[in-house]
Amino acid sequence: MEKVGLCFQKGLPFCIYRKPKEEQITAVFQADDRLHPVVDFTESGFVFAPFRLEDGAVLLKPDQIYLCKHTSSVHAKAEEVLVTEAGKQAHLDLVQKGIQEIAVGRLGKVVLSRKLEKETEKPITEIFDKLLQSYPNAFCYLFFHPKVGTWCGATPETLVQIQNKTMRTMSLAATLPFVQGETPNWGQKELEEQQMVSDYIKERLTPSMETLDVAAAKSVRAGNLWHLRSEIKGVLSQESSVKEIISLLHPTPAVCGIPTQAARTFILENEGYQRTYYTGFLGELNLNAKAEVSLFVNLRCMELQGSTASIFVGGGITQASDPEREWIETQNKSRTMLNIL
Ligand SMILES: C=C(O[C@H]1C=CC=C(C(=O)O)[C@@H]1O)C(=O)O
Repeated sequence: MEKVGLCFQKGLPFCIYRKPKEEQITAVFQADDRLHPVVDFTESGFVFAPFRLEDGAVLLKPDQIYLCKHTSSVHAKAEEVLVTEAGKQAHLDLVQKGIQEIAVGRLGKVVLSRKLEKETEKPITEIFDKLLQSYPNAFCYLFFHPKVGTWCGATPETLVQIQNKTMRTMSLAATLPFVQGETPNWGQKELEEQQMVSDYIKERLTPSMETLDVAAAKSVRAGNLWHLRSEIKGVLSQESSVKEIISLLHPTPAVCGIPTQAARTFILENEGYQRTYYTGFLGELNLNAKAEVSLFVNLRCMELQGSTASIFVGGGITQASDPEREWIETQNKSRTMLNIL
């Protein structure tokens, strides 16, 4: 953490992260502030990619890699944070527009999001420490590059993991608040929303796979929320590349919609702000000796600029969506980062 603080002060890039349910923390440090582009995903390093992949994914080329276990100095307790109603009408209007687009048949599903801001004086190392304490099931990270920015998050979604020819991904969708001692009671809207994502991923990946297996959906906890998740596993066909698999999966229908291109266009034309790295992806690219690819979707995240934290939240809109409930869902999702601040 001392080195992280020092590199941040000196303007030297790094990413420190912990994979879901693991104890080990990895910190990669780049010794200069060069901005390395990702060209074809055969590179080795830590990748940080935006929602609009054509804007360019960045690669940290590690000069030093530290591995350690987390010993915390703070104890995260579940606090009831206040969420403001700012931006409500704009989000309700956006969701309504999305529902109309689905009703006329131009879209099957669209994920619509917004950004909210919160002032904080907390040092980044303390923020990351609390993130680790609070979200053991998530991919927790703190990323810094002086030419890109400072981002951190605790995401529940794997984009893809590839080792040799074995591939794993997931279909993640639907949200309910986590209530201690209660199991989630999924409605038709949520079950259909998640099934659509599973079907779509299966259809996209099948031509590039030798085998592909989509497991039944299960409830998984992500901080103060529940989601529905199906594990997807398979073997890549001989000619499939990492680049091809990434381009088939990103942006997943959990962050964009169905069909992908129409949903993406709707998002870019109507959300009214730039997602930049929110709903992009990040992680290890051929980094360790096993040459694994281990990428996560950038959700439940925020960008830190001076004393301002910009928190990004969205939700999947289907024909059965109710704008008021979708607003509350984004409010609940914002607590993942607000709790940390
Ligand atoms: C787009 C987000 O969540 C996605 C992942 C899980 C469940 C989602 C949902 O229920 O809508 C979203 O698809 C976000 O957290 O900003």
